[in-house]
Amino acid sequence: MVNLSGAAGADVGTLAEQLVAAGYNPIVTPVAATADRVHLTGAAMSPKLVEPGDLFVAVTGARAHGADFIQEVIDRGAAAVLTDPAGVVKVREAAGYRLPVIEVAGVRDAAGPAAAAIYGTTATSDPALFGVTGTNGKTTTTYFLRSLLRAVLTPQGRETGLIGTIEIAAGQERIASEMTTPEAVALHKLMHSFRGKNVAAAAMEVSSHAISYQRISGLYYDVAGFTNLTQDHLDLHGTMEDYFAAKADLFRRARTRTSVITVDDAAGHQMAAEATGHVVTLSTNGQPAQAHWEVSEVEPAGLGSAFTLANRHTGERIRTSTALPGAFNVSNAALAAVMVLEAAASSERTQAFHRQDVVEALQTAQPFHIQVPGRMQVIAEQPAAIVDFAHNPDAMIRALEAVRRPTGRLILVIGAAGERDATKRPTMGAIAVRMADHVIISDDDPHGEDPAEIRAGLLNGARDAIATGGLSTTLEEISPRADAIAAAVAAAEPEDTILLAGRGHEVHQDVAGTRVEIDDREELARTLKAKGFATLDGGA
Ligand SMILES: CC(=O)N[C@H]1[C@@H](OP(=O)(O)OP(=O)(O)OC[C@H]2O[C@@H](n3ccc(=O)[nH]c3=O)[C@H](O)[C@@H]2O)O[C@H](CO)[C@@H](O)[C@@H]1O[C@H](C)C(=O)N[C@@H](C)C(=O)N[C@H](CCC(=O)O)C(=O)O
Ligand SMILES: Nc1ncnc2c1ncn2[C@@H]1O[C@H](COP(=O)(O)OP(=O)(O)OP(=O)(O)O)[C@@H](O)[C@H]1O
Repeated sequence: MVNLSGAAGADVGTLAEQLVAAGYNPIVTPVAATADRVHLTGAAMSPKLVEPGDLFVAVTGARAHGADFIQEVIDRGAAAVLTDPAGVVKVREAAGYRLPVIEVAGVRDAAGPAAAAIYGTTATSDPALFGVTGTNGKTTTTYFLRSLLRAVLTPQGRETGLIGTIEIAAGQERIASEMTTPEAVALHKLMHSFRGKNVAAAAMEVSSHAISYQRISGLYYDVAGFTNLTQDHLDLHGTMEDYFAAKADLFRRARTRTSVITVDDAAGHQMAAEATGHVVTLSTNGQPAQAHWEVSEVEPAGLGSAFTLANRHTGERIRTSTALPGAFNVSNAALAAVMVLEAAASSERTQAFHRQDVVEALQTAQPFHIQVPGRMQVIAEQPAAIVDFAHNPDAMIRALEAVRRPTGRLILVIGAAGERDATKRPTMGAIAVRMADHVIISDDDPHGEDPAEIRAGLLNGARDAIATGGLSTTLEEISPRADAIAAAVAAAEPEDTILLAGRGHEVHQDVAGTRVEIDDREELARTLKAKGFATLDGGA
């Protein structure tokens, strides 16, 4: 029996049947009716999170095998284990036949359906899920999505949820987020907790890591959206083709009911061609794309933009706006809008999403006039001082384009994360000196890498671009980051623009395992005030 009741729980026999139905070939030991009847009240993949009655899902990884921690897991009260053949050996050696073990070949993949059975996730269970993937724009689009969902669902007395890089939220409740997309077991547990908190719909970032590591297994998306695909994460995916293939996995009928694909680039067109199920295309850059939905009549509105969303087939036209700077935020807002409009068009969720409510919210409730922490966050206006999360080549280009003003100099502070795709560093250095007037190369999260070497990667690209392009850009290397921010402010005149890129909402750097507290937004505001400039949070 699938668990459709409010309480979490399934017994080992039921779980094994569910895994068979999902296409796995589980072997349960010991072979005994008593093992089948062992009741599981929850699940955990991290040993530290195991609670009494849980299924412990032991996966193998680069650092360890979860089954290495079996004693701790038993001490914490685990009732059964789901693991691979190597894990079975480890459990049996350490604990004999004290608890049932379910053996499958692909544990990460089976973790989803197993947790779904325990926590009661089905294709139609609440909350309706809105997943967003793509290299850039996931966080912003999910914030926009949630804001629009809230405008539609709050009058119905329902709550909304959010899962992403910055936070996990259920109604008013907020939980700090450790990953962009949590592990499958944690996700199903969250779905269960969302249901208990009256959450009717949730917006969720889906990273390519999550897809590759099967974290979204056992989930079903009402609507999934694609933003764009440009260089990043090649340390994990190896090639852009593999990176594309990871993202494409989300847009299959088996995972997603409706796919909304932004077709502003070749990757978008290819994604739309390969997606299965109901596919809806969106064009946001004014290029003729024969898309279902097109953005037109983009006009400046405050720091952001107003725009029209037009449906090429029905002739419907919806005027809305975003307060966030940058053409890319029109794309993000349009994607969020079309995702909810398409959910309203689906017969599965007609009760929750009335199309007219969605249109009205878009036209009157200003759902895209929210601030997204550390995404194009304006700290001051004279000089213009902005904190942004751009940390790959495409995002840098778009962020620098967005903040460039007709007058004044553009001062940029940039670093790159250690132990992450090093091939993008020279490109990022070159973009920086081509697009800004004054570039200060500093540190991001070095993790275990030597910060000076990371800076050298950026500096090499920057120096090459200056030499080959005959550029007159001022280039400096300043570490630590607080000194780089101070230097940027010291160099700024009121008509200039300062962009701190790469760290956005982050509040500490990981330097060889040590946390160095630094919040770009606070540091920038403090330094600007010290120099007598006014900031938007008040004071000078
Ligand atoms: C590259 C990557 O994603 N690795 C993930 C993968 O690691 P892994 O395969 O090496 O596994 P492992 O760390 O050896 O752990 C195996 C098992 O042993 C357990 N273990 C392991 C070591 C230990 O000390 N104690 C312990 O209990 C683990 O809980 C797990 O059950 O599986 C682990 C457990 O499931 C994840 O924690 C780990 O994410 C690490 C922390 C990570 O940093 N991931 C990042 C890169 C990531 O996923 N980022 C994306 C966003 C990317 C972006 O857009 O920028 C995200 O969705 O967050
Ligand atoms: N649609 C877009 N296209 C290109 N660049 C974008 C887009 N939206 C945002 N950006 C840029 O990318 C940065 C990261 O944006 P956001 O956090 O929304 O994306 P993300 O996909 O969640 O990124 P990450 O996975 O790295 O957290 C922004 O700070 C901005 O500079």
